[in-house]
Amino acid sequence: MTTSPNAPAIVIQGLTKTYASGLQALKPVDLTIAKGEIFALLGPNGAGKTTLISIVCGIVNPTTGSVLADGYDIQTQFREARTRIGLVPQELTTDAFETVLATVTFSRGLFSRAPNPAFIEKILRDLSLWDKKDNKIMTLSGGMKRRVMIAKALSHEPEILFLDEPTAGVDVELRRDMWALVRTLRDRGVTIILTTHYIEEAEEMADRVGVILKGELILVEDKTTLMKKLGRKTLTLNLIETLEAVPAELAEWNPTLIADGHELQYEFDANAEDTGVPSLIRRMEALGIGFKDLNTRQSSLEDIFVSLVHQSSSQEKAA
Ligand SMILES: Nc1ncnc2c1ncn2[C@@H]1O[C@H](COP(=O)(O)OP(=O)(O)OP(=O)(O)O)[C@@H](O)[C@H]1O
Repeated sequence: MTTSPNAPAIVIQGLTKTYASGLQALKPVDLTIAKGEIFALLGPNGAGKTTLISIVCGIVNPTTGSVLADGYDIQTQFREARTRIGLVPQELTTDAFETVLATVTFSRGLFSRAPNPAFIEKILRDLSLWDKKDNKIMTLSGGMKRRVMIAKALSHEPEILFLDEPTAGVDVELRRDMWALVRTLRDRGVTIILTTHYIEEAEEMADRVGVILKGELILVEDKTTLMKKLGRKTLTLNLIETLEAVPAELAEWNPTLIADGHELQYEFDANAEDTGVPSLIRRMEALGIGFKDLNTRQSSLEDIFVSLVHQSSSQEKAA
């Protein structure tokens, strides 16, 4: 397939969507996704993730704005743009009475790609579906059906793959398989954009993370930078003797007792000049509260996400 070597995978400019009901599902969104990136779009239910993906994939028309996929305009150059995109939708939409092989082969044909049985076999093998190739879709488990959806999306060799909630409701094993698969695809140069509710998924896989709330892309950041910049740390002290309550003398650090009083936890801003850690330890020594061990842990993306959602709703209340 001819590609534009210098074009980013996706360029979204001034994209908005107001549904016929009057609901504004997307406020102006600008976003550029580089080739070969794994981009995770995080947001609570109804934030606008599916709307955004559906516009980029040409399923929903935008109200204003433009989208380029590999340099091709999704509205004025639909075929060129759409051929470059594979979409694994949230809902399982596939013909229950067809076999796996027929369904996936048919999907490739929809994009006017020449038949390539060897390629289809490879996809099915990669997804552990080859031994199910003659099974009717309706006889497969939910997890297997989801794999079929991925195989369909990959059948026309897209360079950009959208995964809308790829692991919603799947078991841990399948989730890990999916992650491995996504990494393999990335290693082959496929750009991957996934939406997810699972912060763990973004943390595990994404190069960059975007957070969307009420139709607004409030943050786009390199994952590691985001975690460093916004991350707080938690200090855990493993006490020699259990405490029944946090001593009043430690109140200014506002620590919490966990593990039946065996551990004391203190949360601090890792970037602050004065983290409060040395003074807390000195105070504990002065009080004769000994500890056997200690560790600090970077806050997870989940902690960051929760605090962003919280900030946004308190700003709204204040406005
Ligand atoms: N066809 C439609 N007509 C009217 N409103 C719609 C339509 N599709 C979605 N919406 C509304 O637009 C908003 C954004 O929905 P969207 O499905 O994009 O969110 P989401 O972030 O993907 O949510 P979820 O995580 O639940 O899938 C929601 O308020 C939804 O009810």
